[in-house]
Amino acid sequence: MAVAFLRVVSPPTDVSSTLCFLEAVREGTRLVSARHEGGMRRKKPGLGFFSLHMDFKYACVGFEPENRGSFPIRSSLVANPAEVVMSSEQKVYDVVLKQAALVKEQMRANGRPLDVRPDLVVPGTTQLMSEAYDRCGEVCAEYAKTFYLGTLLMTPERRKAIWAIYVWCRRTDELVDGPNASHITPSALDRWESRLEDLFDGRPYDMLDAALSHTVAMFPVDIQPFKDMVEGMRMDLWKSRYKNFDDLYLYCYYVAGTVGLMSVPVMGIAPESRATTEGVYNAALALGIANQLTNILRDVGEDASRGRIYLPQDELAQAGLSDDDIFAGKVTDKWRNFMKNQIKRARMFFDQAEKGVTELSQASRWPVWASLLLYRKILDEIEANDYNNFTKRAYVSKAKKLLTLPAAYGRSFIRPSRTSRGLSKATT
Ligand SMILES: CC(C)=CCC/C(C)=C/CC/C(C)=C/CC/C(C)=C/COP(=O)(O)OP(=O)(O)O
Repeated sequence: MAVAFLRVVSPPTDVSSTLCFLEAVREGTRLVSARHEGGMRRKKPGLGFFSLHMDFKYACVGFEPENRGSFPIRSSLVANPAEVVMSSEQKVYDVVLKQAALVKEQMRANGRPLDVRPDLVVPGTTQLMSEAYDRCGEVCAEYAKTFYLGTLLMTPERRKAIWAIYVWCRRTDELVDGPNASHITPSALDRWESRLEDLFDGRPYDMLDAALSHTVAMFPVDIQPFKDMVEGMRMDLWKSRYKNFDDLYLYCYYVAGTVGLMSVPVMGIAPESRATTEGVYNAALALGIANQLTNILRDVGEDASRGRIYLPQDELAQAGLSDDDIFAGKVTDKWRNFMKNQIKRARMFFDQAEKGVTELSQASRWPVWASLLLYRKILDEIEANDYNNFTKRAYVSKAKKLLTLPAAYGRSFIRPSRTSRGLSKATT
């Protein structure tokens, strides 16, 4: 069951004490349960927080004053939707639903399963485009060798499109992580975003943008995850602490979950799959989150040396750890226990992702299995290093990588399940 936090703005000053009430609706169902998170009986107007254990999406918030004479019961303040603060998971799930709906719409419009639109190759541009894609392939081969090898099994159109997406993500990441990162300002990111809008409108700025511009015209790829990735880079410019997992989850969605959402429309869902489109998108999102959490756990020491701690502050405190412990970089039992829980959570996201890989079109499964298995192994290596991720970088040896490839290849033949293990198509 999801937990949502609602921000509630209390009513005008003439009410001395206010009792908040909640009514939550999901397709006609009323609130399941609501719990006060503190501060809800307020003497002064201001903010309060409700924590809701819910299986519904929207909630109305209102106030019931103790002083009934001066404030009409349950009528005066129904929260403006803008006042309702959803959990990151819910916000991101809304994006997933939107992406899935877009793909379904395209499939209906095309009258065929999700696939390429070869009709969109503009005459006379074939040679230039082919050079642009080749360049994207070279970049992908240089920076993500294993993944690149996997993409070679895909159909040529899909492979090239994945390279173009990869290159755009890499360039975006380099803005804040690359050699010129110290000069990057929010307005530079704004310019990068308007360039993105231009390429989605068919006006690419350079050769590599041209490849992505072509890709987004060929496949039902939406701009939202791309914009969200730029948002993640903006966040990285000012934020170096994450108060809880919800906060960190949003960051992981921005910088990595988005990649999953960008990739599915290109990779394609197997025609025989019984999974819902949103189920597959959700699994793709989970893979991005799992990868990013793994990346964070591997790089704790490196990030700390840049003054950054991508770990939930509340969980650190619960484990009896502070920022200073991270900067000191000592592996203690407290740290080991904390890490065990973080690793467990990352593995849960990998497990969720696994359910979706099988639903992808057959040729797309191998590279995804390979990257999933390899990235998950980094968690094993952190354990093997006795949780010393301060001074030791966990990495998967060449030999282990080589052993993983045939295993991934073998898994790519697992057919979409008839019941789809939690990802099944709605029967309506
Ligand atoms: C599971 C389903 C249904 C589909 C797959 C959808 C995909 C392709 C998801 C992958 C998402 C992904 C690759 C996210 C990027 C995550 C990440 C942390 C990348 C790290 O990149 P680098 O910083 O280059 O990594 P290294 O530091 O390890 O080199």
